Amino acid sequence: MIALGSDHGGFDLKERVKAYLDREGIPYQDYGCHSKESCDYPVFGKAAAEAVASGVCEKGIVICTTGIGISIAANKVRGIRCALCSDPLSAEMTRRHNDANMLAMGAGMVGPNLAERIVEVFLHTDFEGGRHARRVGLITEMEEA
Ligand SMILES: O=C(CO)[C@H](O)[C@H](O)[C@H](O)COP(=O)(O)O
Repeated sequence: MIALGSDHGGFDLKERVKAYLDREGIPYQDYGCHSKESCDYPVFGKAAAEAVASGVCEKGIVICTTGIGISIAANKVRGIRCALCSDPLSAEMTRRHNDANMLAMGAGMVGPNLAERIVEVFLHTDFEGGRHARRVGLITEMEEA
């Protein structure tokens, strides 16, 4: 299950991502927002992130206009490693090296076709482990201090 979240700035792109997930048969839960009415990105970044941190969802995708605010919000939730990506290589590397469990995108930064490719790569790339697991573990320790 993929947790989705956006504010008004990311609403349209989130709908595109949902259409992609539907085509691929990948289940998702949309934690809002549910219209293009102006709203506050921390609310929806937090909701999607908590679904991932609690294990209800395996990964999450959050979208605002820049992707910056909603990624900052998601990363405040313990256990979340949310990577803001504007290209497929970053999406690949953050899965391989950082074991990122959430992807953030900016609807004003990436077009819908590029966003679909970023999502595809993010969802289909595995964590490499090894030395990268040690480094991710050091990040987790910071949360526990
Ligand atoms: O990009 C964002 C936060 O980093 C948000 O999506 C907002 O769109 C941005 O803050 C602008 O807000 P506005 O109310 O849409 O002008």
